[in-house]
Amino acid sequence: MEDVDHLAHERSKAQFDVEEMKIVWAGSRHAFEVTDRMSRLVASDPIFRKDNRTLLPRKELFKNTLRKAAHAWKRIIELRLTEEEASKLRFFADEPNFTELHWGMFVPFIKGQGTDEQQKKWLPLAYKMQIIGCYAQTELGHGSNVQGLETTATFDPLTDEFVIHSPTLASSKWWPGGLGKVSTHAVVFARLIITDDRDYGVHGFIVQLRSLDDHLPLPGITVGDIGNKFGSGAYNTMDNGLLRFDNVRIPRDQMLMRISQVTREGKYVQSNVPRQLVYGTMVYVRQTIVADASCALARAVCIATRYSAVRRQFGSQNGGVETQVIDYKTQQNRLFPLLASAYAFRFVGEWLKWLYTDVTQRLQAKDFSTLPEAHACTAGLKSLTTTVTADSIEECRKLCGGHGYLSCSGLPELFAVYIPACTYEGDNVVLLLQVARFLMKTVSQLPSGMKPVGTTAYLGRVEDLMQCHSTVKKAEDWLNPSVVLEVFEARATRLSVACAQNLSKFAKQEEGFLELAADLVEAAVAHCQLIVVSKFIEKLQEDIPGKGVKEQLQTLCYVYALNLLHKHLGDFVATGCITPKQASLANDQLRSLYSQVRPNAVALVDSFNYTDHYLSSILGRYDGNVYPKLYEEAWKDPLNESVVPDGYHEYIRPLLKQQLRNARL
Ligand SMILES: CCCCCCCC/C=C\CCC/C=C/C(=O)SCCNC(=O)CCNC(=O)[C@H](O)C(C)(C)COP(=O)(O)OP(=O)(O)OC[C@H]1O[C@@H](n2cnc3c(N)ncnc32)[C@H](O)[C@@H]1OP(=O)(O)O
Ligand SMILES: Cc1cc2nc3c(=O)[nH]c(=O)nc-3n(C[C@H](O)[C@H](O)[C@H](O)COP(=O)(O)OP(=O)(O)OC[C@H]3O[C@@H](n4cnc5c(N)ncnc54)[C@H](O)[C@@H]3O)c2cc1C
Repeated sequence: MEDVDHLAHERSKAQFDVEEMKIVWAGSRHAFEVTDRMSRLVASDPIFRKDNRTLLPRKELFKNTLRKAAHAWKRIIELRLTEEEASKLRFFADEPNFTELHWGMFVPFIKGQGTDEQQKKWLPLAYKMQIIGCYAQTELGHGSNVQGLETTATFDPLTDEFVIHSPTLASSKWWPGGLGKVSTHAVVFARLIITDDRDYGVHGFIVQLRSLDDHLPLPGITVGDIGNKFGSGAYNTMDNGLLRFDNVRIPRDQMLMRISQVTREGKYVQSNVPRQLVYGTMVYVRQTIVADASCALARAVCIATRYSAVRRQFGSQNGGVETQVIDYKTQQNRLFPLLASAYAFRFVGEWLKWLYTDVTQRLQAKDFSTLPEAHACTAGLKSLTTTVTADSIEECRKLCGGHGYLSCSGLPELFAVYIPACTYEGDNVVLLLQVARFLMKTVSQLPSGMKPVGTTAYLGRVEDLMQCHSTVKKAEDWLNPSVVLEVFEARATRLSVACAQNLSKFAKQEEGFLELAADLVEAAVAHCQLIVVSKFIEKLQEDIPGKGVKEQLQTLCYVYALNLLHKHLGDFVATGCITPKQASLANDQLRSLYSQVRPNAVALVDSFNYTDHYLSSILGRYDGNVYPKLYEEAWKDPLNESVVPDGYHEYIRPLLKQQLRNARL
């Protein structure tokens, strides 16, 4: 009972309107209403229970996932849910499965790359789930290097077909989610070869893999699951698959032909659009991964914050209560920047969604000018937010001490499910190198008078930013958005310019890129952190209703920025943007901001509006009733079904008897 009181007391200390903050977090009143309704719907449905997930063997786990996915689909149809509601329902069902790839990559790929006729043919089937699709790009031998893929699609003019073939073991498709056991169809990336034996590079094709009658693989197709992955439960609910083609024939019109076409005569026709549009689905998914990062980070932070308020260690005097661990400055210094990052990623995710919608509209009007920026922003922010989120989930586990290591804390499985986000949809380092390439191109065009726009507009003020020195004289001077922005812009500019100067010393730019890759990655990170800081500051320019809500967000924005400054002090001081004295003032200010966050911490994580079902964590329970529930949970473990364990007679008893005999000797 005592623990329950702790959180009620915490909630009573909040200095802002939590209900209004929930709406800010959700993005709008409508989004809040849908999210809230769908999360409760899932939480109240026993089929979506997930407390036994980590204990099930793979086959049972997978069958259970199929059952949940089928049940989710049944509810979506019965309740006539909108696309938005359906996607929220799947999100809160919280179990990676084939439907993510079907709705998240297969359908968007057809929408983005299919002609009107192709969309008319395939989309209705996909929308009704009469076919199930996946995204088969990566191969055993190549993932990052998409241009290096080996699967071939050779045009046969005699039959008006493509022959899909896996010429080597390394060309086997490897990893696609949903492929292993479920998908009937796949978008397959293969090198297009036309009669003249010319290789036109990688293109997307729709290939049927399994019979729609008995689910058996079609002739020429070898398909299966790639095996168990990291952690128990976790991502093993997904059937990541392998796939080989032995001269499989598909009709010509199953090449997705919006961007380029092969005619009946075998002529290759490239529409007047950049060939990189074939990578468009990856840009779309990277943008959704940024939005997901804030959710996963918020989930871990919610657990760690509530538990830190419940947990007490040391500090009792005269038999009084001990100190809540959340009151230790070290705990605050580790936890509150993560809380601030969750909010920061939420807002940059909202902005990225806007950017993606904007570039999509422009592409429809044949304006390709913002495509490189959209690619750089989605790649860079995907990399930054997933790296921080993965590291932060582990930090939250440590913040919960020993109990964080228990499965029922929810953190081990969250970690295991989340960490592949640093790899899928582009390895995070490979993606940062793309950002660096974009930055180097922008810097190299400055002398010709080219004015950078969008997120690189600050580089247009390169001369000022190379010279400026921060004016901060006292700690409170850091509480000024333009002061903060200026130092982040100056640091990003100076790191990029230094890289560009070093690159110019190489005779061949590609050689320089390889040699300077580590510095280029640091410049890319600085640029991406600047984007996050600036979008948080922009968010604060909006009219944000609700008592104290804006003030809390302001505090979190400064925590986010000043903590980054502290962590990357080397960059800021070495590039001369700030002095060591100013750095120390920033740290003083940060400490004082932690004191402002402290009374609001529990309410700030309540604002995520997560149900106990979604959190699936005894440590993060809303009521804070941690110890009785931990005690109860321990007894549910299969090992505790019998008092004496299986194996006692074979292995423990003989051992004990042996020792007894030895002792007597
Ligand atoms: C229950 C909780 C679960 C939570 C999870 C929820 C989320 C669920 C979502 C997904 C589940 C996982 C699904 C995973 C799917 C996958 O992983 S699919 C496979 C993804 N693969 C990759 O991302 C491969 C990475 N590699 C690449 O993207 C590229 O090849 C590259 C490395 C970026 C480029 O290599 P390269 O230099 O060889 O590139 P080229 O093809 O020669 O092109 C060069 C120029 O093009 C520009 N470019 C590159 N990519 C793009 C793009 N996408 N858009 C626009 N422009 C692009 C590049 O900058 C070069 O431009 P330049 O010539 O001007 O310099
Ligand atoms: C859980 C999961 C789900 C997936 N789902 C799908 C799916 O549905 N469909 C699909 O097609 N694929 C899928 N993938 C594959 C995924 O997209 C690739 O694994 C990813 O793009 C990374 O490529 P890779 O495996 O080739 O890594 P590699 O490129 O081999 O990376 C290995 C190491 O080399 C480094 N490296 C590589 N290139 C460079 C370079 N140029 N410079 C510096 N360092 C470099 C990387 O940083 C990394 O440290 C999935 C992967 C996972 C883990």
